[in-house]
Amino acid sequence: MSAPRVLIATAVAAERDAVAAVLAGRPSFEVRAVGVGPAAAAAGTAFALAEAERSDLGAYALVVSAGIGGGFPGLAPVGSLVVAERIVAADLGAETPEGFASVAELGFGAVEHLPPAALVRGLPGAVRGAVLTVSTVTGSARRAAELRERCPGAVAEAMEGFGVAEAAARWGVPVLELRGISNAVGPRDRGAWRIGEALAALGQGCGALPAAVDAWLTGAVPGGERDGESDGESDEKERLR
Ligand SMILES: O=C(O)c1cccc(C(=O)CC[C@H]2O[C@@H](n3cnc4c(=O)[nH]cnc43)[C@H](O)[C@@H]2O)c1
Repeated sequence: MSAPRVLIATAVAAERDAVAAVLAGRPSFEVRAVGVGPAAAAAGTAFALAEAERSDLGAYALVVSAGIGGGFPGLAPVGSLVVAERIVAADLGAETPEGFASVAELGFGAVEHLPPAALVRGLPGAVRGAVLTVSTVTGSARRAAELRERCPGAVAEAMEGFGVAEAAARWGVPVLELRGISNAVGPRDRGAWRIGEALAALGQGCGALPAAVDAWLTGAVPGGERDGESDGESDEKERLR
């Protein structure tokens, strides 16, 4: 039986190349640069999923949003790897006299996707928490504090995760988000971004993916537990085996 296919969606070519380098020789892990921001990420991921549907190679078992990101100070330092327990659209909503209201609160859909808990736990050494998807890179302490308050549990922000997750959800494919941290979320200081360190952390995380995915699909998570896995997750894995 062929290995389960995994689609890894990065924003830009530098991220794609860093990920592809550590997955060389693993043809079932396919890395594509789909563009910066949630809309490009959703469109590019949907295109790849539609192509897979028409091909003889079979459906993807997992879609991964992978790239660099900003870490909230004290939670995800520069050079660390973050894995999303929740993928949250942090600025999708409306300003109201009472403050920000998400589209979920307004009754227009969901603002969060949940990666499989067992797979998240299978990447030891990564910081775990909510990863926010924003359309504008945070550039002030005020905005960083606002996001922290709006999204409890947030450890990092980036611009693509929710777009990738929306596309994956339409195809019923589980999603994961991995971020190598290049900068602190807060006052804009472009000179302080450490993209090389972030790409190295991202590469390390993606290098651990084949074993983690295998353990997740076979139920052999660290400690041998299967707790925290919803019935929906088990059904989804069964379908993909
Ligand atoms: O501000 C600039 O001068 C600048 C120059 C080159 C690239 C950028 C980006 O904003 C890249 C966005 C790209 O990287 C991810 N990313 C990295 N850090 C963050 C962050 O703190 N907040 C949001 N996104 C971040 C993001 O996913 C994009 O793919 C800026």
